[in-house]
Amino acid sequence: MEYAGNLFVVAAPSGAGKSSLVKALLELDARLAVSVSHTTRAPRGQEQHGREYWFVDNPTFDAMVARGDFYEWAQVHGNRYGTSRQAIEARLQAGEDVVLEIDFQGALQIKQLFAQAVLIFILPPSWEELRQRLQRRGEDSPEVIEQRMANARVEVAQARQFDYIVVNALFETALFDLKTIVHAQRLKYLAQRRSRPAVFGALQLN
Ligand SMILES: Nc1nc2c(ncn2[C@@H]2O[C@H](COP(=O)(O)OP(=O)(O)O)[C@@H](O)[C@H]2O)c(=O)[nH]1
Ligand SMILES: Nc1ncnc2c1ncn2[C@@H]1O[C@H](COP(=O)(O)OP(=O)(O)O)[C@@H](O)[C@H]1O
Repeated sequence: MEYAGNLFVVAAPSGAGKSSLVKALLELDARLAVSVSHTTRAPRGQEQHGREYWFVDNPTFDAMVARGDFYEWAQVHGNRYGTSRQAIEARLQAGEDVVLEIDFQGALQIKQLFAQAVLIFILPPSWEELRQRLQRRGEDSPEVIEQRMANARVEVAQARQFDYIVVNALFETALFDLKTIVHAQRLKYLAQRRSRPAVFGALQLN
């Protein structure tokens, strides 16, 4: 499928820093919007329906799958998550850029549908640092952390299928790398369409 907007897909093992990095990227770049996924998992703490996720029950998710409402969906850590057509179609058609924060299975499905999608994988600098970040975040029990560490081995093995790998050692450096990838993609896109010049900066020569 071809759309006017740029589609960025960010995946990472749990605890690598994906949510923090994408949140910071969105604050810096008003032209990016994140897609809100559907999930069957229960909301945590401050999470709100329609903000972090659309929280739905299993029958609702089943019905959406049967209707073909999802571009992709996957089972992750025991729950189902999916990107609905509604979540991204209108923005992309309008030429706006969208970020998907999804797991590697979903990312690879999206690449099949949108060949121009830019796939970015966030890696932690080491296994030990990944475990420490999961512990410091304080959201998960020791058993859940060990499960996520085991899943991380499987997830990291998929990184070579992505367009870019960003190692999140120093947060500000990784954020800069993400900004560079977004910028490079916009330049590439504009260069391909070259019917008019690409303008950088706010032009005030009226
Ligand atoms: N395939 C797919 N994965 C998703 C989607 N939304 C979220 N995920 C992934 O599901 C995993 C679990 O997310 P979450 O429950 O928020 O917990 P987290 O791992 O602590 O961030 C993460 O890897 C998310 O990127 C989606 O729409 N599709
Ligand atoms: N570069 C970094 N250095 C140290 N801690 C980080 C870094 N990036 C993220 N963190 C912290 O690691 C934890 C996991 O980050 P989070 O964004 O929730 O990960 P994910 O969305 O990938 O599961 C959070 O407590 C976050 O503040």
